[in-house]
Amino acid sequence: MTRIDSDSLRDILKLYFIMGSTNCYKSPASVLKDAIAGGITLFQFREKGIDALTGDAKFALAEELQTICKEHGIPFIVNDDIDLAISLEADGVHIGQEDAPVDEVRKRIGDKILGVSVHTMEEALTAMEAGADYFGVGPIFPTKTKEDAKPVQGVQHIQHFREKGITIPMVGIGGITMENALKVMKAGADGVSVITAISKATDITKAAQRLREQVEY
Ligand SMILES: Nc1nc(C(F)(F)F)ncc1COP(=O)(O)OP(=O)(O)O
Ligand SMILES: [Mg+2]
Repeated sequence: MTRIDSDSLRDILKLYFIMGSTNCYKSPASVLKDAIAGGITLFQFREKGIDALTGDAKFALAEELQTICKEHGIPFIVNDDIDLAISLEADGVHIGQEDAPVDEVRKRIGDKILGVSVHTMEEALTAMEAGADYFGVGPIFPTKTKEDAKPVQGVQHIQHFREKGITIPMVGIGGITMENALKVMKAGADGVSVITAISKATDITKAAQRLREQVEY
């Protein structure tokens, strides 16, 4: 297996749904199915927060959601938990600056997709050097989902990375909705990643559809 090429990655990063049990009013499985029906292109299993599942329950939910992704041809990414990703043979992982070092994770996951959260040019250059396939850049707008989020940065970092000739696939993250998604794309992102705007929507499928329309501008 070889590493995914950037153009293919740009296609799947367009509408990147991130979710765990704490982000849902309904069952995570039904939320994911509705989001897939609405046109998400990538899924990240992110089981975090005070009521997050752990151990066997977390593994069972991850397996259930991975099966749904497989049935619909949606790549399945695991946030933070490299061991879980490897045991499930997930399509990739996403790590932040406080997680395991990029080069170490790259060695452990081989050619699987490796996403890294970056907030500065220095973090971006280091992550590229160490084998990242895409960047998560944010928080673009205020977010309630991530308690320990860094200061809101708007689209300036995405614009700055592009102005400096950084071409790696990039998604914006943080407070993105159908009202502001287009601004993120026009700043140079290849896609948007979304939790609440989809997971807690009254009509999940419609919410995903509207976001997908915005990113296909
Ligand atoms: N989970 C994420 N996914 C993305 C993605 F690019 F995939 F949209 N970007 C950024 C993050 C945030 O990652 P991290 O900084 O480790 O915090 P947490 O583990 O709490 O999510
Ligand atoms: Mg993390």
